[in-house]
This record gives sequence, C-alpha cells and structure tokens, in this order.
Amino acid sequence: MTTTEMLSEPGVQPGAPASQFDDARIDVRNLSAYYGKFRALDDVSMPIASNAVTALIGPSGCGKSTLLRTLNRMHEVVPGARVEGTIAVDGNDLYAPEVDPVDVRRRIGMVFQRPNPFPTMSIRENVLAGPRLNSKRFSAAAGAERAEDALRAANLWDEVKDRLGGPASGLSGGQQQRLCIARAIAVSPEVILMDEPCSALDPISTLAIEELISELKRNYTVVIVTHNMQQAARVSDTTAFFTVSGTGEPGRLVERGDTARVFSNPAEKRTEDYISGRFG
Ligand SMILES: Nc1ncnc2c1ncn2[C@@H]1O[C@H](COP(=O)(O)OP(=O)(O)OP(=O)(O)O)[C@@H](O)[C@H]1O
Repeated sequence: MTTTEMLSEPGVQPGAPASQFDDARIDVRNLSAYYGKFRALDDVSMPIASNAVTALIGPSGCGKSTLLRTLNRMHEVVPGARVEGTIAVDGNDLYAPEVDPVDVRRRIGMVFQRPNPFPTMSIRENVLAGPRLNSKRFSAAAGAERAEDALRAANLWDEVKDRLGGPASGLSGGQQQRLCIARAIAVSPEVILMDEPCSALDPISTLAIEELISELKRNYTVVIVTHNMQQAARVSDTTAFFTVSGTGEPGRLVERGDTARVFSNPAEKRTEDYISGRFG
C-alpha cells in the first residue's frame, strides 16, 4: 500500500503503532456508565494518547460529559452512578479497590463550563487553593513562585501580576476561566479534562483558551468536550464522535481517529451527517 493509499484509509496513519492502544496514556475498555438503572453510555473502548488533545463530540445526551467524568471518578459522586468495564491510566486500573478517588481527582484535573473561582478569595489564593487542599505547605516565596508558574502556564500572568491580592471576582469571564485552568495546573496534574470550557465565553476569550489548550498539550494530556465542531477541529489531535439513538437509549462511540481525518473523511455516515450539520 502506498503512503497516499494509507492516508486515504480511515484511521490508518503511516508509522501508527500496531494496536491503537499501544501509545495510550488512558485506555478505556468496554466502559458502560449508569445512573441508577439508566445506562447512559454503552461499551465504549478508546485509547487516549498522551501529550495530545482528544475532543469528545456528539449530540446532546450522547454521554460526552458522563465519559469525561468517569475519567477522574467524578461520575460516581452522583448517588447510584456506577461504571462497568475498565479505565487504565499508564497501565494502572483507575477503579481498583485500593485507588483513592480523591488522589485520582488530583492527578486528573477538571475545568468546567462556567468558570468557578472562589469569588472572595484573591487571585493568588485561588491558584494555591488546590495545593493547599492537598495539605501542601509552602513558604511565602515558594507559594508566590508556584502561583506565578501556574498563572504563566495559563497565559494569565501578564494580565494579573499587579493585582494578585485582588479578588478573583474582579476578573472577566475569560480571565476567570484561565484562572480555573491555572488552579487545575497548580496541583501538577497528569491529565486535564475540560467540559465545554468556552461555552460561557465571548469569541476573544474563547480564542485565548483555545490557544492555551494547544500549548497545554506540551505538558499535559487534555480531553475536551465541545459542542463547537470548529473548535474540535482547531484544537484537537484526535476526535471521538458519539451518538444516541433516542430518549432512554445509551450513548455509543461511533468513530474515533485523527481529527483531520474524521472531519475530512469520516468512516461512518452518521459522523458525516453530524459534522456537516445534517443531524444533531
Ligand atoms: N446526574 C444524572 N442523573 C441521571 N441521569 C443523568 C445525569 N447526568 C446525565 N444524565 C443522563 O445521561 C445521559 C448522558 O448525559 P451527558 O450529560 O453525559 O450527555 P452529553 O453528551 O454531555 O450532553 P450535553 O451535550 O447536553 O451536555 C443523558 O440522557 C442525561 O440525561
């Protein structure tokens, strides 16, 4: 097969590992997620590569946010919610009995739709809130350095460096979201999950977050849920498309692959219909 033929084969890339799971940082296998008796997600298997952005897309109710929350064990916070199947991170079972979910949530941070800084806390204290919750103690100088590093990594430092002691509520929505990303970074997570992080933001703030996401993948594995297909195409390396056939039905993974390929040459008609706006 020539390289051109390989590239035109959905999902096949030159130099790709023999198995799609070979280079996975997160390995989701046969995952079903339930809320009580309701199965919200059915039998999802997908690798999530390290130091890359993976976008989860699909119509409302197909289980994108549910899948995201299973990745840091926030799903089970809902009474009656549970999972079947396995999720391994770097080969370690995330749901093994000896694993502490609180530790998982430190290692796998999350940024939500609406920026949720602690409004009365200062900007600096917001960034340090995570490490302090993990009972980390630092000297004033070490705290200042940690806050600066996280704010720089979140592309917010220049805008706030003269008002670190001021309240977080004084920031714009886009700045608050970058503050929340700084807060997530400050606990040195391995993975950052983002659930529609730009849905409450204006286009300029959205652009700033998108640029930041592209930079974050240098150091982190990023998984993002987005309704905005242009955004998925702009920021992600891999796209996973989910769908749901009706009310009461579970969401299912339709296809997953290189983002450019999924958008230009989807393997499934359902994906093509969705990305071309004919469905959902
Ligand atoms: N806390 C909950 N209790 C019961 N059912 C829930 C709960 N959260 C979500 N669900 C249901 O699980 C299914 C998947 O929801 P989920 O929010 O994961 O979908 P989604 O694809 O992220 O949707 P959207 O794009 O609208 O945010 C839906 O049928 C939803 O009603």
